[in-house]
Amino acid sequence: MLPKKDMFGITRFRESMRATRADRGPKYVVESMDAAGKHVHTAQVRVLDYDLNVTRDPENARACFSSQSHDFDIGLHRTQSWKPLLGTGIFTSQGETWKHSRALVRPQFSKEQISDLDLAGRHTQELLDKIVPGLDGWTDTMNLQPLFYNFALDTITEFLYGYSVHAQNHRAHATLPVVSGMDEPNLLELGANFDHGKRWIEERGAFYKWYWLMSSKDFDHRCREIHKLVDWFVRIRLQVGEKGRDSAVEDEGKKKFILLDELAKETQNPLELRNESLSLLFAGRDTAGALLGWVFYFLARHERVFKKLRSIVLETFGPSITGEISFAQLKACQYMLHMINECFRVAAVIPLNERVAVRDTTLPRGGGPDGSQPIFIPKGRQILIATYAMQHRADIWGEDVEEFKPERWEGRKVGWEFLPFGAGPRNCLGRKWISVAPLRTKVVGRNTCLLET
Ligand code: HEM
Repeated sequence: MLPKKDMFGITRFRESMRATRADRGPKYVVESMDAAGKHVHTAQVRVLDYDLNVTRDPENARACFSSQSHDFDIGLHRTQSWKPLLGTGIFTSQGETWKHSRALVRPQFSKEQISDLDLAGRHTQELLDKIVPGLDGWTDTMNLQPLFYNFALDTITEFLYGYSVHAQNHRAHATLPVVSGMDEPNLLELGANFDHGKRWIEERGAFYKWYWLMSSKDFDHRCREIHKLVDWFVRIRLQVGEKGRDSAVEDEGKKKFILLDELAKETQNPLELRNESLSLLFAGRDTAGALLGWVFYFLARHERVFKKLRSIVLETFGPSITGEISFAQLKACQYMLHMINECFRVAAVIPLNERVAVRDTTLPRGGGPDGSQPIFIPKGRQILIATYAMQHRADIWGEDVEEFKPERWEGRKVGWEFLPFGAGPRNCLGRKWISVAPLRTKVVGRNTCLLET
C-alpha cells in the first residue's frame, strides 16, 4: 500500500487533481510509486474512501488486457464520465453491448478501406500550405500543434462522414446539402468543442467515483453542439441514402469509402450511428494529432535523429512529393518506425489505461515479500495500468530510459511493456490506420523536411 498521507486520503486526491490540471498526471504516478520504492511496481492506493490499484508491471497489464480479460472490463466511472459526450458506443460500453459495437465497427477497418492515400495526401497538402517560409527559406516561430489537430480532424471527418470540416482551410467550406428541419451546423467550431469537452472529461475522470460532481453548463453546451453536427451528417445519410451523395464517387470514378455509409447498411438507428461514429471521431482526432505533435517535438530537439531520418526518407522515397509510395517501402523504412515507437514510449499518447474487476480475482504480481506473488483483487476494484510509468522503468529499458533514442528499437522484441494501442479484445481499431498511413516528404525552406504520417 502506498503510505497514507492523512487519515482520509484527501492529500492524495488533491495531489492527483493538481497533477492532472498541470498536465503532469503520468509523471505524478511515477513519482508516487518511486517514492514507495524503485522496485515497487504494483501498489494499492486509498483516495478518500476509495481503494484502487496502480500497476506498472507488464505481467499485470497482460492479465488485465489479455490472459484474464474475462475478469476485467472498463469501469463504470469511465463509462459515465464519457457518456454525456459519446453516448453508448464502442468506447463506453461493457459486456454484450460492447461486443455488439465492436462487431459493427471492426469490419470497417480492413487494410483496403483504411489505405486511402489520396485522402491523407490532400489534407497534408493543406497542412503544408499553412507552413510558409519567408524569403530566407525559414518560417517565423509557429505553433504546429493546432495545425496537427486540424489536419487530423479534416482527415477523419472525411473518412467517417464523407465531408471534411475544413478546419485547416475555412475558405474551403464544403457545399453542404440542405437537410429539412435542421439548420446547417457550425463545422468550424468542432475542434474547439472537442477540446473543451475533452478537458471536462479528464476532470471528471480524475474525480474517480465522484465524476458527477464535475458537470457544467459549458460541458453540456459542447456536447450538444457536437451532437448537432454529427446528427446532421447522420440525417443526410438517412435522408438521401448512399447513392444520393455527390461525394460517394470520386473524380476518377473510384468509389470513395465513407464509414458512415457502411455502418448505415447494418443499422438505421440514428442514435447508434451518432454514437459509434462519434466514438471513432473522438478516438482518432486527438490521438493522431497528439502523435504528430510529439514527433515534431522530438525531431526539433534531436538534430542527430532528424538528420539521419531525413536522409533515410529521401533515400527510400525520393524527393518528389508526388512519387508513388508502397507499403513495402514503408515497412522497409525501419528507422522511421523506430522513431515513432520512441515517441510513443517517451511521451505516451495514452499514458494511463484502466480496467475494473468484474468478479473476485487476482493479478499475477505485486504480492509476497518481493512483489513476485499474486495479489487478491476484489470485485469492483479499479486497476490503473500506468503505461507511461511502465515505459519509463530503467530496469526494463536501461539506464538511458529518459533519453530519446530510436536506435533502442533495433532488433528489440516488443513485449507487454509497450502497449501504445492497448491489447487484447479491446485493442485499438485505428492502429492500422496509423501504422500503414502514407509517408511522403517535402522540402520546405532550406533545411526543413516535413514528414507526412
Ligand atoms: C496515435 C494514435 C492512436 C493511439 C495511440 C490509440 C490508442 C488506443 C488505445 C490505447 C486503445 C485501448 C483503450 C482501452 O484499452 O480501453 C484504443 C482503443 C480504440 N481506438 Fe485507438 N488509438 C489511436 C488512433 C485511433 C484511430 C485513428 C482510431 C479510429 C479512427 C481509433 C479507434 C479506436 C477504437 C474504436 C478503440 C476502442 C476499441 C474497443 O474498445 O473495442 N484509434 N486506442
